[in-house]
Amino acid sequence: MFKQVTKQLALQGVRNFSCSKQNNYKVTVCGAAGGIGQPLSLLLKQNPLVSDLALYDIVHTPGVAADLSHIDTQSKTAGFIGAEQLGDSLKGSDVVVIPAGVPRKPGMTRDDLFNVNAGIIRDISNSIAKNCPKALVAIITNPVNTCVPIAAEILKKAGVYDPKRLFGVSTLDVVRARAFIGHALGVDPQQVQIPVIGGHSGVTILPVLSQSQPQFKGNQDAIEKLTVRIQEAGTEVVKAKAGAGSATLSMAYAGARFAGSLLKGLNGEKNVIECSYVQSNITEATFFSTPLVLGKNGLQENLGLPKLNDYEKKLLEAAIPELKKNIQKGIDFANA
Ligand SMILES: NC(=O)c1ccc[n+]([C@@H]2O[C@H](COP(=O)([O-])OP(=O)(O)OC[C@H]3O[C@@H](n4cnc5c(N)ncnc54)[C@H](O)[C@@H]3O)[C@@H](O)[C@H]2O)c1
Ligand SMILES: O=C(O)C[C@H](O)C(=O)O
Repeated sequence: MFKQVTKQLALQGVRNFSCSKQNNYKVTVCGAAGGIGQPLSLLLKQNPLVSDLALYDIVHTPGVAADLSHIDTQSKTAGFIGAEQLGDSLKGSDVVVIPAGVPRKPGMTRDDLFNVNAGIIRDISNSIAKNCPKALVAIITNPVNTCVPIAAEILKKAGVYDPKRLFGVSTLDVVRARAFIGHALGVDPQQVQIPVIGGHSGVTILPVLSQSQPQFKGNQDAIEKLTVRIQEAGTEVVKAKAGAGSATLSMAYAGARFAGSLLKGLNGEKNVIECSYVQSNITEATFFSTPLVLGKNGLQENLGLPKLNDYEKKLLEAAIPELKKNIQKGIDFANA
């Protein structure tokens, strides 16, 4: 019987169905019609590892999908609209990227988004648990520090939580640090390597400037100014957009880079390293971003805390209580 099935699959061109697939991944974007979702989907449409791009939102996805489907890359694009189509958008997905939810306006903190966005993450997580429990899930929605623990609790309740498969996307903090350091040093930002650890809001964002390669040259005052600029870069964009939302294009770039790294890991590429906010025992905060090696099952190895100088140790001390508070809020919400 087994032989027969193998022969049949071989005839259909399925050469080795017991091995993981290659260059053939389904990615679902939840919130695909939004300010981040559209350019993120555009970038994912150009990723050769993607074979199926599913665009889910509560509005506009048929149009966004029709538009993207005319791009001459191999992936198939399909739009899914409304809660009743969420499950279909997720079925068979290898990677789910979530930028669904409201963005900040000037004067708001990321935590102010909790009341609306927590429920969105809960509902999408419930559907992930039913429809693609093995997918790698990347949460962009703010407050990231709280939304990731919410998703973890929901997946736990459904009995499908795997901490190696759930990620908070903090890539934009790394992208910004590379941009600011590159421009300050007069070098190509693409050549800058810097870990940004902790969480994704204010004091929880901890750029480890002492570990920057090339080295950031500046006195303590310059280091502190750059640290605060990286921590407050999201607010800089919110203010500049003056009520029209928060970072979308740079976030789409960062989200596509992170999703691309997840796909490279799935595809067996070695030494894929990204900082991301995951369940962690590296500090007292049970979710924390550090550099991670990504592999065939998501998080392959947590590389832990980079070496910190005294100033960075103080930043870490300030970040932990805030992170713990943010995490507990998510756990309480999911279990209420
Ligand atoms: N992690 C980061 O670094 C980072 C960076 C920038 C923005 N963000 C966050 O990303 C989120 C989205 O930002 P944006 O600028 O794209 O906002 P946006 O308002 O432009 O788009 C959000 C999209 O989500 C959709 N949506 C709302 N409820 C939904 C639901 N229940 N299911 C599916 N889709 C739903 C909306 O229809 C909209 O298309 C915000 O929470 C923002 O704070 C995070
Ligand atoms: O600042 C925001 O509200 C959006 C995002 O978290 C960012 O860092 O740009």
